[in-house]
Amino acid sequence: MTAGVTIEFSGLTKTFGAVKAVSDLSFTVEPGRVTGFLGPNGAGKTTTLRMLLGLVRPTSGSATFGGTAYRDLPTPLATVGSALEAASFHPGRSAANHLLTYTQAAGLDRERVQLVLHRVGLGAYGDRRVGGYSLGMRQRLGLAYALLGDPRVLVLDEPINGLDPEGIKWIRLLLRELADEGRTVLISSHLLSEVQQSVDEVVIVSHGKLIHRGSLASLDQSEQKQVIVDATDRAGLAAALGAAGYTVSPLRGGVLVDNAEAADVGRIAFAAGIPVTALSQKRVGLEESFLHLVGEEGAL
Ligand SMILES: Nc1ncnc2c1ncn2[C@@H]1O[C@H](COP(=O)(O)OP(=O)(O)OP(=O)(O)O)[C@@H](O)[C@H]1O
Repeated sequence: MTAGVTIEFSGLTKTFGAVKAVSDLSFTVEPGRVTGFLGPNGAGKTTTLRMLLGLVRPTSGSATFGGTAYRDLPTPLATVGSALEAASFHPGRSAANHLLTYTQAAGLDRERVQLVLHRVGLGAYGDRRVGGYSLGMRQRLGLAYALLGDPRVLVLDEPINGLDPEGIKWIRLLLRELADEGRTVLISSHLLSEVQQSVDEVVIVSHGKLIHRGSLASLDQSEQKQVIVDATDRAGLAAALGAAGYTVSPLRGGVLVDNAEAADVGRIAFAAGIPVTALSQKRVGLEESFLHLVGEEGAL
């Protein structure tokens, strides 16, 4: 087992001129779990991760590994492995050669190179020039670099981006293994659907602010039922449902009724003498809950 470290964000804020990229973020990321750091493009995820890794100075607040800022870590590579945007590797050099350079610079055992190449599935490709690598292979190499120091914490920015379905399955298993080994795993994504099967916990940000923090299950509002119903007399139908105490909103092809059962909606329409032309039960899925939270319902 590898003892993970809790990542602690406290009042973290960053302004660029008039833009408040990150606004008073406070939350913790626990060891032994895969945590998804989610939000639409421009929500402030990359800026937050860059502050955590000491690449951007916060305007106020702090981001630490168990209370220690990145720049104060005695052995940074052994504590935190990170892969921010698709890392730039020299196209003419081999993957093994790149990793060896970092290994030597950090005073790590050179055997780590082959070990991490195997762990990310590049064991047979280590001697090839990185210039010939696909985007997915470059993502794997970024991950190999992150794993070099056998770190207790992994911070990965959009690690699933660019992977094919087989690669997605592979990284899902790897992230799970890393968390099961006791490590703290934080991955960012702008799509819940992309990481939904990989994460245990979610932290959702929008416009730099914390919107939701909890287990993946906490996003599940499937117990919240909606009904889609339609009638030739749509206005009359909406009025009858409103009078019965339901919240209704217009859709392009009918009326959406919140917290309702199809049978009850049908009964109300019948009692009002309005024949329905469509009636279906709808459950609010994870992705819809996510888009609702970040205010992007229009994106559906
Ligand atoms: N160096 C900078 N100078 C000025 N504004 C910046 C800078 N870096 C980020 N921003 C702004 O801060 C906000 C948050 O950007 P950030 O890249 O952190 O978001 P993000 O959630 O990571 O989005 P993406 O997934 O698109 O990278 C955006 O409005 C962005 O334009």
